[in-house]
Amino acid sequence: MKAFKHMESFTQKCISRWSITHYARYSDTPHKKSKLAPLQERRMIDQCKIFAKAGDGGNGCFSFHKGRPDGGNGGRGGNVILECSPRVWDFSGLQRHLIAEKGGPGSSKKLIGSRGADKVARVPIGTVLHLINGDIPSVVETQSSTDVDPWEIPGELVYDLPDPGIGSISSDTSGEVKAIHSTGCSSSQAEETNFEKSEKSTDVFSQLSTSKGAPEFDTKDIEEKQEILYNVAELTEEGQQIVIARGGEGGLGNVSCSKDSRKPMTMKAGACQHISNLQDPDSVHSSPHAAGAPGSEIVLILELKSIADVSFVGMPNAGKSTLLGAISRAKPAVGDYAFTTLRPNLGNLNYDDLSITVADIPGLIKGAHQNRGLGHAFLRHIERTKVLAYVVDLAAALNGRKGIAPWEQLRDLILELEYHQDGLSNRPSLIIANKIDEEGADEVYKELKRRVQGVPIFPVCAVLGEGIADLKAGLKMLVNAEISHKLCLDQILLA
Ligand SMILES: Nc1nc2c(ncn2[C@@H]2O[C@H](COP(=O)(O)OP(=O)(O)OP(=O)(O)O)[C@@H](O)[C@H]2O)c(=O)[nH]1
Repeated sequence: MKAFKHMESFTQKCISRWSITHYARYSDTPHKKSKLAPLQERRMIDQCKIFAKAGDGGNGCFSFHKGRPDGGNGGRGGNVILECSPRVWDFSGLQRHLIAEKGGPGSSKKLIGSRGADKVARVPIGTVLHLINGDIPSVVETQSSTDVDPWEIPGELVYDLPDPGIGSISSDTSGEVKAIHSTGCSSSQAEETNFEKSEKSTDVFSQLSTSKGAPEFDTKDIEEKQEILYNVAELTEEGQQIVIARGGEGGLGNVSCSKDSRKPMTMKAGACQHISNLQDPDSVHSSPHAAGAPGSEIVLILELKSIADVSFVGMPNAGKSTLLGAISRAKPAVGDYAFTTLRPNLGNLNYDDLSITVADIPGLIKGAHQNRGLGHAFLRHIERTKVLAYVVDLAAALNGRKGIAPWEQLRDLILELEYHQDGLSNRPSLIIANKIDEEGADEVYKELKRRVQGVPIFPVCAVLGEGIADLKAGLKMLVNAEISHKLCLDQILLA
């Protein structure tokens, strides 16, 4: 019933937006029964839920040497850090539980405990963070936090937890991470800030959850859906780091607790238990007052969206991967079966004065918006591309093949994009008519030009590299906004 309502709203949406006539439905021509890729089961993991726990601070030491306190501070706990890497394609290799090391305990002779090692996990470029539980990650670091001076002694025991009120991250429209570093504050300030924090969190939530781009998660085990703070940060550049869980400060040793550690210890009630050891140079005790602060915890959903200037969008087998290899140095897998591309391949198109990133999006089939084929896995990558390059196979219906004509391929592609997200196809576009080398393809190309108006069409043979120079020039003009044609259903003559 739910599914039925869903379909009904789809249809209505479609009718109002596109004024669909009897022909503006999917092609009834059966698809070429393509061989399924043997690796189809290996879908890319482009969404996952992770739990991170930073290391607790080590305990401070309570010890005396010749009547003077000499217990060192505990070491700081390690941070959990996400690092953006172009060598990682998806989240399949990412641990779901990321735990950083605890700080070592302080010891006598004013020795500071060792700093807990950071846990650094690599994530792909285009990783977006959605917060389920914990504090909004507050620091983006470009250098490893292991460079922090381990001898830095905190003046007081501060629970330096990230605070979205004063140090938060947000993603702006350009997709860059903005960070304001948090600073320490007094307890009264802290109270004030906590108040601000709850207000601001709500603000962020209402802004983001109502924003058009707020993603829908189909992960079944996410029950806290309504509490997700969407898009709290995103990682867009190689080497970018973000601390998602912050290590606890080490506990203070008694050398730091005492106002003047040089003076001989005056006996206090709490210290009585240590009196017998005062003369013992090796006396070492832990004190409950000197416990290290706990490391913070966080639960996040990570989502991957490709960031490219151009997306190649086309049916399986249209030749997108071959084309990417022809126009750039990328070496994507090419096969004569559907879904050779299981994840977006990225290629760089270099000009004298410009470099364009092109994504080869896995082949699209009817019903992809309902998660058929590779479904959502690729549709969400298209959300973040400036320009669409529709790749059609001129030879799909030629020579007894059971594929569909290029103009019908275009209609199906547009419908899929729009079903996934209203307006997704509404961006500068061009058409690449591939496989012009095939017998009879010339005639189909002429027919395509007659049927589709107002958008540049580039005939190419990807395998032989023919027509590539013109195509590159066209893509450059489109990305530079020198031309801005958009393809919509009205421009396609289907009858
Ligand atoms: N004749 C001819 N064949 C081509 C051309 N370009 C690609 N092919 C062939 O078409 C088949 C599919 O090519 P791919 O590049 O894997 O197609 P794809 O669109 O990336 O496929 P998916 O990964 O399923 O989305 C391969 O056998 C290619 O060799 C061309 O210009 N001419």
